[in-house]
Amino acid sequence: METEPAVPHHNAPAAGSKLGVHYAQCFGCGDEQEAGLHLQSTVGEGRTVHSQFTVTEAHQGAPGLAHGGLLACAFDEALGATVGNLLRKPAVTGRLETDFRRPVPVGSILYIAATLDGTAGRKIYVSADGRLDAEDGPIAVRARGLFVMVGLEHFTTHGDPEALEKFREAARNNREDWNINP
Ligand SMILES: CCCCCCCC/C=C\CCCCCCCC(=O)SCCNC(=O)CCNC(=O)[C@H](O)C(C)(C)COP(=O)(O)OP(=O)(O)OC[C@H]1O[C@@H](n2cnc3c(N)ncnc32)[C@H](O)[C@@H]1OP(=O)(O)O
Repeated sequence: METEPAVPHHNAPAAGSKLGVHYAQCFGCGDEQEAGLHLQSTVGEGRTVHSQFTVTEAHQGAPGLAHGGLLACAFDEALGATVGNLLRKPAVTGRLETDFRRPVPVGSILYIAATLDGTAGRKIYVSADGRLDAEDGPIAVRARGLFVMVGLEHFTTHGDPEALEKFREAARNNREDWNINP
């Protein structure tokens, strides 16, 4: 697959910036979503975003171990936050692959480092490693994703018609420089 390097948007937050909640009711990061994953993300060097996911009893599959589908969800969020915040273009997950390499116990913190690998037209390729309990801990999960850029009408046509307004409100509160012109 021929790809071009993904170039971060000129208004993308700088390395070290903590990323806010992109939508309060998002299952991945929202602070009004009590049952959600509450991922917290920070921009890293280059084209990376670092996210932390604390695995709780609410996330179990087997007793004492994280459910694989929830781990995939955490990676969807971490990869999506990387695409959205670094490229600042609306995009949705087209494909998500996950390799579960080690069990992830309740109480662990998964350190997810996600990278923009390249773009090809509307397609954005991203990948991530999730390490157990430390930035340099053993890799427990690896993921690769394909996100597809969409127009804002994707959300107004298929989703909550008020979603765009809610998103704009969050953007006003968190990131005044997010420039959306539908
Ligand atoms: C309110 C405004 C907010 C705006 C900004 C927000 C930023 C916030 C910042 C940060 C946080 C983000 C955190 C979120 C994280 C979670 C994200 C999710 O979970 S998203 C939900 C799950 N995903 C879906 O619901 C998609 C459902 N699918 C679709 O809607 C369509 O299938 C879509 C848009 C993906 C593609 O449809 P087409 O008709 O537009 O385009 P076609 O031609 O089919 O695909 C374009 C290219 O992509 C390839 N493609 C598409 N799907 C593929 C797949 N599964 N595998 C491989 N290739 C695929 C195609 O082969 C084509 O490639 P060729 O251009 O021909 O080379």
